[in-house]
Amino acid sequence: MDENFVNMDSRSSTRSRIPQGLAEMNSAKTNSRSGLKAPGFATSNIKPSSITKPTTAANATSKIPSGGPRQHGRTNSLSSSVSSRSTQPRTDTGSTFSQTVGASSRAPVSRPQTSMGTRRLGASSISRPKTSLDTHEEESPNSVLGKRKGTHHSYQALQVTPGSYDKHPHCTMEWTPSPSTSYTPDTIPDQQREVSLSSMMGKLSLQEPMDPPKPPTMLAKKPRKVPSRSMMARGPCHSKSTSLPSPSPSPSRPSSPKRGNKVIKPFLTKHSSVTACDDNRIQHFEDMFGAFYNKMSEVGQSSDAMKEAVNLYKTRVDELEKTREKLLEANCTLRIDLEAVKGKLSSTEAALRDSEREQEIAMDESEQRMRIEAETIRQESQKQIGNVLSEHQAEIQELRRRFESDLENERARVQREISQVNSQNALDSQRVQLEMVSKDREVEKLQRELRTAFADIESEKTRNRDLRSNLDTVSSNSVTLESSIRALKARVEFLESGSQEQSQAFERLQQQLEDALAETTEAKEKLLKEETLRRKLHNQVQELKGNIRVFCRVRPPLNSEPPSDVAQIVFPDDAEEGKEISVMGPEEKSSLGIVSRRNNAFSFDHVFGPESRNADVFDEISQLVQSALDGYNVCIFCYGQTGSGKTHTMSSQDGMIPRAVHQIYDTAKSLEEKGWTYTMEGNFVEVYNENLNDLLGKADELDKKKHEIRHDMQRCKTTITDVNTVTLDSPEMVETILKRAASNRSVAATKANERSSRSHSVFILRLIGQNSITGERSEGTLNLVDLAGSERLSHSGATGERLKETQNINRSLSCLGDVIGALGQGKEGGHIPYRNSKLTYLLQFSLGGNSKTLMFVMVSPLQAHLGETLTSLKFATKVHNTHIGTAKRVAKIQN
Ligand SMILES: Nc1ncnc2c1ncn2[C@@H]1O[C@H](COP(=O)(O)OP(=O)(O)OP(=O)(O)O)[C@@H](O)[C@H]1O
Repeated sequence: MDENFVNMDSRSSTRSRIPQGLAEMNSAKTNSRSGLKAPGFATSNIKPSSITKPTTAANATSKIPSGGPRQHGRTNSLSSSVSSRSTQPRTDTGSTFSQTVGASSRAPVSRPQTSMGTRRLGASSISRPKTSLDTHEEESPNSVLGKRKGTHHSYQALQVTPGSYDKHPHCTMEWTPSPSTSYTPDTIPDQQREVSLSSMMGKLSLQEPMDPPKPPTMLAKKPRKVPSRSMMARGPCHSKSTSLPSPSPSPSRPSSPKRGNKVIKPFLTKHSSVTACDDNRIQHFEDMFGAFYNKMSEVGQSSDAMKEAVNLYKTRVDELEKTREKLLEANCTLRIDLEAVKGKLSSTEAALRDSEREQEIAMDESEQRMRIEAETIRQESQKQIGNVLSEHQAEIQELRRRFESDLENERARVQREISQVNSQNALDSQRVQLEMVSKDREVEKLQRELRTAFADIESEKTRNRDLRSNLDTVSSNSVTLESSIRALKARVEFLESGSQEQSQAFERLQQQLEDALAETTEAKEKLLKEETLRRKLHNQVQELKGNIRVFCRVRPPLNSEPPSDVAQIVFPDDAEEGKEISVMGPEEKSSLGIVSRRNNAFSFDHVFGPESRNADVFDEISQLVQSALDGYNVCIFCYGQTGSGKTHTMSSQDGMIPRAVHQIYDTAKSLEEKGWTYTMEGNFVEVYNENLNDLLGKADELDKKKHEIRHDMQRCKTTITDVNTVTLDSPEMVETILKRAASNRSVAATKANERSSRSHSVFILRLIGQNSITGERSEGTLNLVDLAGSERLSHSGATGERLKETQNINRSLSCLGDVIGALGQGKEGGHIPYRNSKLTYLLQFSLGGNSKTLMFVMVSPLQAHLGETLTSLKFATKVHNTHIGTAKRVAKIQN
């Protein structure tokens, strides 16, 4: 049976599965449902050790009615029930124990087990006091049932509060194997309240003589240290007394108490040698003992009531046993029912599995059937689609045929319309062409008339010389004609009546007019031939003068240069041809010590003295500018040392470049009436350190941007990559160009004049002419070159950049001499070293061949520059002696 209870309680965790009836078998519920109440004395089995909070218990006890059982909240209903049956009077019936104690006192007190409950393993470290219904063997000694078996009996934990002692203090009783009683009267001093009454009572052995034996009460031990017996014996006035004499037994008191067979000695006797204070204390203890004895008598009476309660509980236990048996039977029935339900459940599951299997089979079959149907439907659909497609294709074919026939008809109609439009257009165009032809004819006629008129005017202007020679003849003819006219007039008058004669005269006059027109046309043709002849003769004249010509110019001394510094330079034929120059050399000392000066005479194509102006110089070179307009390549360059006047001659405001441009404009303008139209394009470049710079470009690109020279060998044309080309559409434009070039050079230079002295500047002017009358085309180039200073700098003195500049200048000038020398040798197909320097490569098509070259050798008048002057003149003489093209007079250097 116990096992069943344990099993049921152990299944409490699976309580939800237990039928309702079984769930009600929870111990606490069972107690409450059955209406049975635990006896209040069940808590009397609580051992002192199980009360963990004595203070709380004491408080609770103080509120319990005198003689009432001490119990915790779990047994509240039962305790109240028992209390009501207790023989002890109840002064407080309005509240149960649990209500009085409250939750705070419940926690530390171990929970009593019910008769139905099983001990929860490890649930709490606090042992649970056993109820009267608990049947566990190990707990039986302290339970009521255990007590019934008579193994152990104990009454413990009777606590008497000082305040309530005199009026039946509340007691909690517990059986102990060795009964002892302790009390603490509130009348004793504080330090004596600490005295354990039980220890005192142990000495008194009050239990033994009592009949029937009554459970001694014991004051609850406080957690404080219990004073020793000797301490208790000591009073406040005898703190040092070591022992107290036993009191003589009082007649009103029972005989000396015994514990077992042992007689306990009296606490104090009259024989004890005590003081008056001790007597008082003894008296007091005796009073207390009397009161305590009375109390114990009352407790014996309450013990009878408890026995009755025990009997009552036994009856209840029997009833509960019966109820338990009934519940076990119900449990068995429910188990059987459960087994039956389980059987039904398994059979239902089997049936469910079978039905599932059948369902699956049915599903498979239906799926297969559906698949077959879907396949059938798909095939039918495909057939239908095929039919529909074939129908649609047939319809499309039909539509296409219809559309093509419509298209064909439309195309034929459109073609007919096009042919009509074409024929109409052809007619219109024919008509327009006819109109154009007639218009062309009119234009031609007008042009002819215009040309005739122009030719007439031209012939009148240009035939002056021819006509002058014929003037006399024409005058005589005119006189003759006038006389003839007069005669004819007379004859007309005479023959007025004869129309035949008149018409004949008219025919003669017509004939004369036609003759005059023919003569005019002939004169015009003759004029054009004469222009061509002029060009040819001009070129021949230039060739006869030589394709390389050398002019020498001596600049005047500047204001800053004193006359004493001026060298002796004379111009022997200044008044005549002006081709010779004589320079007195520096002093030379002969081996005999004779100091002498040598006169150096040079002859060039022309020598300009210090008084000469740029205008004079240009008059001499204007023929070359005309050659450029006629389609020749012309190169004019200035050679000489720094400060000799090269820039002044070439690029100053009235220098060769502006003058050449102005002349070209003027000539081009005059040639317009002969059908010539000219386009002029200009470049201005610089050769510095064998690099090409664009002087019309940006100043900061100088010496950085790379330019290449490209030659068109077929057309003998030179181009430079990435240079600015300026169209000179007005003569003023040249000034802008020159200013821009000068500005760029000054930005690049660190000193004034430095850049122009250390680099070659080349102004390239391309002249493209087109004759609208004759259809002729000419393309000439005029190169105006300002060479770097030719002075021979000492290589040893120059370093770094200056040395590099000097080397480059010397090399390029030397190359120029080499090229001219090679050209002078005149070997056809001979090598001309144009590529040896940038300058000669750039001027390749302007040096040699049909090109015309003019070199100015500029001379400084200063004595200090005499050496360089002589060097320059000797170089110029070599150039002058070079024969390019036609035979040229040889001029020797006179020593
Ligand atoms: N024919 C001249 N009449 C008056 N002054 C002249 C003449 N020729 C040169 N000069 C003056 O002489 C000075 C030097 O002339 P210029 O600068 O033309 O020499 P350069 O040979 O071009 O020198 P660089 O090689 O440094 O360019 C200038 O002040 C210039 O005005």
